[in-house]
Amino acid sequence: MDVERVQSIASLSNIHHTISTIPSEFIRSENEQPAATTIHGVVLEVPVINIGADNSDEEKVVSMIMEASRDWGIFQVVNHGIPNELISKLQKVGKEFFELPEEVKGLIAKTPESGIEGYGTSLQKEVGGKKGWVDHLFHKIWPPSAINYKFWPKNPPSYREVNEEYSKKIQEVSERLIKWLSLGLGLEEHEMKVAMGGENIIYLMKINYYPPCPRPDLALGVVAHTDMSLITILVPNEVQGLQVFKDDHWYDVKYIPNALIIHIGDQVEILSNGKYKAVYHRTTVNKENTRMSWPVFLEPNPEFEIGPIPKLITQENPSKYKTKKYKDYSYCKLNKLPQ
Ligand SMILES: O=C(O)CCC(=O)C(=O)O
Ligand SMILES: [Fe+2]
Repeated sequence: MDVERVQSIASLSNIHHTISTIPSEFIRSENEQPAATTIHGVVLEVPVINIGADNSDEEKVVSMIMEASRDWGIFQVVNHGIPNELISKLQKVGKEFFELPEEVKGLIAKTPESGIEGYGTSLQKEVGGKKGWVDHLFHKIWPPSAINYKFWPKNPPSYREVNEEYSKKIQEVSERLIKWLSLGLGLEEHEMKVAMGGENIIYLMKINYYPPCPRPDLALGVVAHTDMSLITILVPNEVQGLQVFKDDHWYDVKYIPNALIIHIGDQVEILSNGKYKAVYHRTTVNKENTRMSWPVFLEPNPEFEIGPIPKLITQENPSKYKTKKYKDYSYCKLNKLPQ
């Protein structure tokens, strides 16, 4: 199947110097256009939390994570234990993959049968027929039994080794975050993980590739959304672009070099019965530079049921969400059906 990649559209517009135009399906409606809807000149400083061994005050970490998850749905962690060199390597091999010729990348392209995994471009246009200025690659990285290596790039050759190392480190960080999210709700440290499906949590790597865009004032990368995941752990490259909706406005998020950006996803909002909030976010694109990002989505097994943790349902705080299988939740979300 031949699919037009945003990367090809972007390189064509560079060659022909059609600098001021982009295909109409990328032009957002006025109430979405970043130039018209972003608060300019302010960079939002989302909470930054030191989770390093040098920070021995665990109670403080728990309360900072609880407050950030309740009031923001997004925070950054520093001293997280993933070496900076490993993050650089992850970024390098991902960038090298996207710089390969289209026919090489096409070897691991998504097909209608392959589900979410593979190299692709959002085929499904959004409501109103609009498209995001972004290509992507999805592949599972954990647990080993869920991995389909056929969707992992073979080139560059070190891609697999780097991603396997990163997946181990991401799990270590996740285990700690999930424990703290649990304690922040007044639960025992293991209760949140059990409610997420324990050892059956699936880790899904996504690489977003946003090529330079002649009209970043009119286009969006990823349209406004909350992540369907439990939580998302993201590293961007150095190009600005992640925006968060806060107090009724869109703001750029200030990056801390080598921090991990944590999003609360829909499933943790549900598990917490609404105490933690999934963050509403979107991405903008850049005229000169290619932006990239590497979110890892932690997801329940498709057959696993997610609903508010029973202990968090009280007379004052009755259940706010239905309990349903994750596959049913994701079906409704992707097809824009009521939950
Ligand atoms: O590129 C980013 O910073 C965020 C991307 C994102 O929100 C997503 O892929 O769900
Ligand atoms: Fe997202």
